[in-house]
Amino acid sequence: MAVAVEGQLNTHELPSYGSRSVDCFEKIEQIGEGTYGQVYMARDKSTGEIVALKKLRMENERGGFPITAIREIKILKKLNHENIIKLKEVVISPGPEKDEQGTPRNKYRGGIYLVFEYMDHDLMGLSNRPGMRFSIPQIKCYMKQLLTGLHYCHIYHVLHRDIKGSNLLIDNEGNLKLADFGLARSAAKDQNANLTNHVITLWYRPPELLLGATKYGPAVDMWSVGCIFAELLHGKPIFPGKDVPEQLNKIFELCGAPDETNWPGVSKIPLYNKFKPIRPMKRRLKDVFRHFDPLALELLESMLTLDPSQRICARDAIVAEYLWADPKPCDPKSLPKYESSHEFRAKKRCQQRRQQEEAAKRQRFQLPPIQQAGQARTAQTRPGPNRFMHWSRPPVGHRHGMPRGPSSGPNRYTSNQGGYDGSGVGLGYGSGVYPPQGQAPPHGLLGRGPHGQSRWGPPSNYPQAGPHGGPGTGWS
Ligand SMILES: Nc1ncnc2c1ncn2[C@@H]1O[C@H](COP(=O)(O)OP(=O)(O)OP(=O)(O)O)[C@@H](O)[C@H]1O
Repeated sequence: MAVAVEGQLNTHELPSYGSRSVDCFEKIEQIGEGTYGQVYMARDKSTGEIVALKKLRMENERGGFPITAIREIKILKKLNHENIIKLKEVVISPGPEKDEQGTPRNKYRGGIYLVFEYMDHDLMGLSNRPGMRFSIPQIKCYMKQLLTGLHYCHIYHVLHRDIKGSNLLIDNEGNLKLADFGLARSAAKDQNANLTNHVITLWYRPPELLLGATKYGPAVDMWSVGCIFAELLHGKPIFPGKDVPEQLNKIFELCGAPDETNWPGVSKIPLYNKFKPIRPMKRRLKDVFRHFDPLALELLESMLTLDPSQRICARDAIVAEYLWADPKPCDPKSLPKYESSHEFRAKKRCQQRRQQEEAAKRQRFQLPPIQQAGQARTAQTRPGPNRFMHWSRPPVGHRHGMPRGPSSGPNRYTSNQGGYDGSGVGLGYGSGVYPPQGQAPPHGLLGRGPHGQSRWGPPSNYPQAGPHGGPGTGWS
């Protein structure tokens, strides 16, 4: 079966979608726990290849295959880029066709697993490693890969809608890949459709969605990229709100209050009047991050622009001077190899530390041991080795709320005070993946647009069709 050239869309059916059983794989260990299921490291029994198996949650599915999974599979099947996780196949473990009363059951009830290439880390887990510091060349290297993968999505009209550290997977070759397309949306068909604004984890959600816009485009992902960029430089999340009003307030405190001057049309967004600040608030980004490299600050300013129609797009961000200036981004292959680290493990480590501290405290004050909250609650849910996840899972809908576990706390990155450490200077960038500054990247990387046009045109921001930062036509 022909598979499209890297950087172009897969338009052919791929083999093995649902034709093999999960028994073809041997589970090694759990590496992730998300809203929609568990993720395992596993080995393909026939080839020995190590893969990641994402088990989809089927508890709420009565009538068949979950719609979110259909979306994720459809989108991932099409995308074919080195900075996007590869969906290798879908496997099933069929459940009984009838229940005890003889009533026919959803035949997928036994389980559906997405089989992905295995990645050693996610950005969240990696940054949570004790003593971890990212150098500036490393940050630039990750940022370029993130932007390149996202640009590929956007030219094919795919909005990711959940960019955050735990969805950026990294392997020991230094490659970064965008993962978790469970909330992604292909906007190719009707670019003026109303879309849900209950997407993107709260800390990374842009102001237009928080204010209730339902027409939006790729600029929503670019806001999240800006949050990640600032977090990498600053050493901790920059907008750790606990609910929508607080989230908006944190954004306004740093980026200023939106009004018709800096964001034409903002007053027509549904929740603007409800949430508009009552006191004047100035943009303070330059002040707060004055210790950043001026070029980094310039790029950050363009990503964290309130008005989505003026926010920088992925294509323009890739050629931003900061990402090409000294110290140059390092070659992914030159990055150190770390022992595998996923957010799930980081969370476990943090929980174990807390338990140890608690036990030590109790011993010191000679208090009787307490029953762990998790033990009590998991007994009612699912006993077994995965108990930890159950009580640590955030309340329903967390996906649209704060990141999970220890990652939600401050100081996830053990960076220096000022955000920069300046190490790694002069590592250079020798892989040849990215073009020299100012030049177009090879088409093999970014390829051509859906209509064959070059994806490397003159810099421009997103056109704005709707009053709320809508994508308009041809936002690729
Ligand atoms: N291909 C992979 N290789 C290695 N680890 C992976 C892979 N895919 C996912 N993971 C791990 O599992 C975690 C959860 O995966 P994923 O985000 O796809 O699930 P989800 O249910 O959609 O999660 P969430 O609710 O956080 O959005 C990731 O953060 C990552 O640590």
